[in-house]
Formats: sequence, structure tokens, C-alpha cells
Amino acid sequence: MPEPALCFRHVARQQGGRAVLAGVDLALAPGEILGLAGVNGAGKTTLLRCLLDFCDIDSGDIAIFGVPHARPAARQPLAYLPERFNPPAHLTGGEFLAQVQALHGQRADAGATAAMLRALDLDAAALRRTTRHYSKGMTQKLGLAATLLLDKRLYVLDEPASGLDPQARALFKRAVLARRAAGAAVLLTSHALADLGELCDRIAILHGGRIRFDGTPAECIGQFGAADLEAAFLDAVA
Ligand SMILES: Nc1ncnc2c1ncn2[C@@H]1O[C@H](COP(=O)(O)OP(=O)(O)OP(=O)(O)O)[C@@H](O)[C@H]1O
Repeated sequence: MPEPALCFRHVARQQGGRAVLAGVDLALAPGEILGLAGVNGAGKTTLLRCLLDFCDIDSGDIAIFGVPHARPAARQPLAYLPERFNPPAHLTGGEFLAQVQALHGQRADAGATAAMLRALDLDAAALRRTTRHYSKGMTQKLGLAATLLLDKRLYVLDEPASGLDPQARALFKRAVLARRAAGAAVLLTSHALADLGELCDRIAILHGGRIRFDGTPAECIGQFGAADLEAAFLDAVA
């Protein structure tokens, strides 16, 4: 059995006097795409922030490829795109991409960058402008390009398709599938259940601080005897 890319065991965290995470158990295998769904405020971002050790957990444990998450080395194999991605306004898109790759000890590869820009339909000329002039969708594409250009074994993407138009969403899904084809694992959150159904090998529904459902999209529909994923989700969080 390969080491899981990610393993959350009984993870709990109180926030503002409320148990936002109340014993989360969840695992992700290498080469798997897992979609995390939940209503607003369910704790999806909190769970990802705990994984990245941006906030403490009260109990439980989290391992990244078998290494306890709080060790800096544990996070070396992962790339993360936050929910609110704000690149430094004074940098051009090109400078930002180069800095992110340098920070990760990766050499900039002009061919790979050009292919990623094409894959996400991000105009190469835009990389010469400072990011303060970017639209919301362009900013999100830059964040996706910066994240997916990193050669990692695990990608953690918080609402990665937010602000993308339908064409860009389709391209984004292909780019994620390409990372999976290269053997990477992907954990992403989204409110777009149809996208999760199309893209993900498994979906997990976080509700009431726990994982209410964990399985394939088809199993989710079957378990709740629903017509589609949206109806199954509504039953899961009822
Ligand atoms: N630093 C904090 N202190 C107190 N409460 C917080 C803090 N950060 C988040 N919360 C609360 O924790 C809960 C979980 O928030 P979180 O952002 O993780 O949910 P989410 O599932 O990602 O939501 P959304 O779908 O709206 O992005 C919310 O009720 C939020 O208000």
C-alpha cells in the first residue's frame, strides 16, 4: 500500500467558541482527486489551514505522505492555492511566477510556462503587466498557473475555480487532470457540485464538524437515493 498523500485522523478545532472541526477523518491517496464540499462556514478552509499548520488543531493528527503536518519538511511536497489569492500588486505576473518557482527551488522553464498559460488561456502579454491591473479571473488564473507549475506530489486548492468563466473552468479541470495523470494527488474545495462530480474521484461532505459522506460521486447519489449530486448534497447537510 502506498503511503497516503494525506491523512486526517480525528481532527478537532474550536473557533469562536464553536467546534468547527469535531473529529474529521479523511484520507487521500496518491494520484487521486478529492473534492471537499460543504455549506458556507462548514469549516473547509479551516481544515486546509490546519493542514498547512496556519492554525493549530486541538486534537487529532494530520500526516502528509506519512510526515506529521507541523514539521516544515511535511509541506515540502505540496503546493497550495488559498481561497483569496492576492499576488503582490507591484509585481508583474511574470515576476510573480518566477519568484514562486525560485522560492520552491525550481528553475523557471519557459516552455512549461508557455504551455500552462495556453492551458489556462492566460494571455502571455498579461505577464508583462503588474497584477494590480488584472481582473478577478486573470488573477485566479495566475494563481492557478503559479500553483500548477510547481512540480509537486500534492496540490491543495481552496475554491480554485472561483471567478473563472465557463471556458476557463473547463480548462482548469483539464489542467488538474493533467497533474493527476502525472501521479499527483489533489485536494480541492468547491461549491460547484457539478464540477466536483465531473472532476473528482471522490467527494467528501463536511458538515457539523465531521465528514458526513466520503465516496465517489456515484456512491453519493446512490447513498442518498437522489436524482443528482446537488440533491444528494442537500440530503447530506439536512
Ligand atoms: N479566526 C477565526 N476565529 C473565529 N472563527 C473563525 C475564524 N476563522 C473562521 N471562523 C469561523 O469558522 C467557521 C468555518 O469557516 P471556514 O472559512 O473554514 O468555512 P468554509 O467551509 O471554508 O466556508 P465558505 O464556504 O464560506 O468559504 C465559520 O463559522 C467562520 O466564521
